[in-house]
Amino acid sequence: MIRRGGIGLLVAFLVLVAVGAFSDQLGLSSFYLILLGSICFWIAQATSWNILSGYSGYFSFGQAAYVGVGAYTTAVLSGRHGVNFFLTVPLAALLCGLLALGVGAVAFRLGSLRGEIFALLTLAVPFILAAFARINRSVDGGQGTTVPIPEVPDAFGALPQFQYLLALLIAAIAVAAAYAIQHSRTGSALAAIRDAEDVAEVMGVATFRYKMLAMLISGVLGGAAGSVYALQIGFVTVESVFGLTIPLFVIVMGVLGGRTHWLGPVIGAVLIVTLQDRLSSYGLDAWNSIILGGILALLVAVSPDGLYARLRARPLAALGALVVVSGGLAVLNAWGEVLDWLVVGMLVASLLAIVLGSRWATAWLRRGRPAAVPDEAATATADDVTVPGDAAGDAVPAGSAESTVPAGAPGSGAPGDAEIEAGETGASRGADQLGAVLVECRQVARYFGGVHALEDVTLDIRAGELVGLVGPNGSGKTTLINLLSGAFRPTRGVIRLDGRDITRLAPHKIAHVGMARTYQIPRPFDSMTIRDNVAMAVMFGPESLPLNRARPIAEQHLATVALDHLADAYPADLNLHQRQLLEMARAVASNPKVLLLDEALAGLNPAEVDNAVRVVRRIHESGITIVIVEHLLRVLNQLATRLVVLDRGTCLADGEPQTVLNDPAVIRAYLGRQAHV
Ligand SMILES: Nc1ncnc2c1ncn2[C@@H]1O[C@H](COP(=O)(O)OP(=O)(O)OP(=O)(O)O)[C@@H](O)[C@H]1O
Repeated sequence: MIRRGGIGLLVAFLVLVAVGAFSDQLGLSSFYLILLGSICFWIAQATSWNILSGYSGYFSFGQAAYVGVGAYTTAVLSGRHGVNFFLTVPLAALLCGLLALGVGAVAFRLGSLRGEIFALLTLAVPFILAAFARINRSVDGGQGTTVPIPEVPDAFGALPQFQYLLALLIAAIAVAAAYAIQHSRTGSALAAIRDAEDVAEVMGVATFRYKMLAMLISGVLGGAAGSVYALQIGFVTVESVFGLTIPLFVIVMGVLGGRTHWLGPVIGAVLIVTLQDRLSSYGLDAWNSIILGGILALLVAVSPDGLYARLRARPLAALGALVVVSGGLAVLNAWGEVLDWLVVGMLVASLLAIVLGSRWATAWLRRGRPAAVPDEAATATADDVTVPGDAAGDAVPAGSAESTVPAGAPGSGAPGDAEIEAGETGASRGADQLGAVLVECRQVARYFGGVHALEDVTLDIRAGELVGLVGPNGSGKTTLINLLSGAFRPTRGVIRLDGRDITRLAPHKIAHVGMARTYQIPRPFDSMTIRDNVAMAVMFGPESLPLNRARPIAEQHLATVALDHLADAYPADLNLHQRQLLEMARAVASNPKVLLLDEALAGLNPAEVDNAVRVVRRIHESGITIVIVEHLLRVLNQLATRLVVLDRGTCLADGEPQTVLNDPAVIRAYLGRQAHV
């Protein structure tokens, strides 16, 4: 199904082709064609940059490498070796694609580089290539290379028309690629990588593959546009194609327009190139950098999400401002020309959209209206939904005597405390339902330098168990969860899941074998709705479904944790308890055999703990084996079919909860010691 944006893109492309084809009839001088060609070049470059840096969050300063290699491939091959220009364009794209893959392999495979280290690596690449071009006479030895004018097919008219149409074609391919990626599985994967890469990987997203794909597409598009740029400028020099202004321009365009949407760089490129042209026409070139730098600084401060989001929120106001201001200036005709009026109109429209979208303006416009998320949303509990098979009678009474023991001070939950309630316990419910061994840890050790976080842990977890993992702070619980989910690799030992050795498997492959986890501090994908957070797990789980099929399934999972009424909200709208429930829904949505819950109840109030306990029990009853790290012993006594106690990285006790909690060694090492802190 082609969406509205795709149709708009196609129509815009056809209109712009017609503008080029009938430029004589429209009375467009070659000045306008060159300006449009320049806008197309920057649209292609900014879009190429955005596919990597905007979509995946890997900020690159190396765009000039693609422009330079692309331009020099065409200049050297066609200018010095007489190769047909049309052949040099795909060759330039291929070379830049290979360059991108090389940089990606170094950054993502060898170094796992992120943030400023990745940016520095990408900054180094054009420097090296520029120096190479300068000293290597077979490139141009720093002299510059003339690009011969190819034979222009008759259908394209004169050279300016041909250059413009070629640049338009490359820009259209780039924007269409960005559009297709954003609406595809790859777009969802890249957004997840941008929001929380390790969470995405553990959920089943093959992050390395998607990052390499983004690098490759970015390189190919940047190289093709660089090649056409060589023809546009006619004479290629190191300074013109490897300069620092290229990454600065694409960054400003991406940030100005918005990095998470395919239209963002288009908006940014149109605004910046036309503004720059107007400044030049008034002899204000020297102000270029000051104005660009000022725009970047202002945007980072007031509208880091970019213009697209602001314009989309207030399209009529922005369009109205553009028409009134540009039209007004045209009618008055007291100053400037068409382009001046258009640029002023666009600037006023952008400013208005930014101001109207600001926090102050939003608060002022909403004054007197009720809050967006109704209050009852925050108080919905798992009791509000009916799930087939839900054991209605086993709920922990809300507000019951609660162990308010914070992490690391579980002493008041020692055996015999009032908090350990009588009645059905996890052990009594689960003992007769155990299946085959699902998780096997054999002499697993993990060292961090001199710290022996885990030492020779041997552990079996059977299907149907709900294992409570306890131990003092620093005893190695989270490290064990990290090893089981693949976030870390053991220093020694073997881990098997469902009979398969997962010791050295990538986390996303472990997820596909059947392991899911939550995080002590919830880590949702902030740019996605609650529904899409869960849908991601369905999409990239073992079944690998498209987004439109994953969404209804995600809603079912949200219903089981009573968050379905918040499906359209964003993680920032949720309180801690709801975020924890979202973590659980997301983990369950990946259809795991084993679910690892890392302190999923930490920081909750008593009523929330009770609600979370019901959800965990329900998940367990649905047939998922659970390992839960928890400090609240009352909760573990109710939930767990078995307790494993870690102490200083080794397994101190393992067995039925009551027995373990009454074990003198456990009381001495864990409960007793901490009870007297
Ligand atoms: N990435 C790391 N780098 C260095 N040391 C680490 C790392 N992760 C854990 N450790 C160390 O390993 C030991 C075990 O830590 P771990 O977080 O697994 O304990 P824990 O039982 O989960 O503690 P808590 O209850 O406080 O969460 C600690 O000494 C910790 O400092």
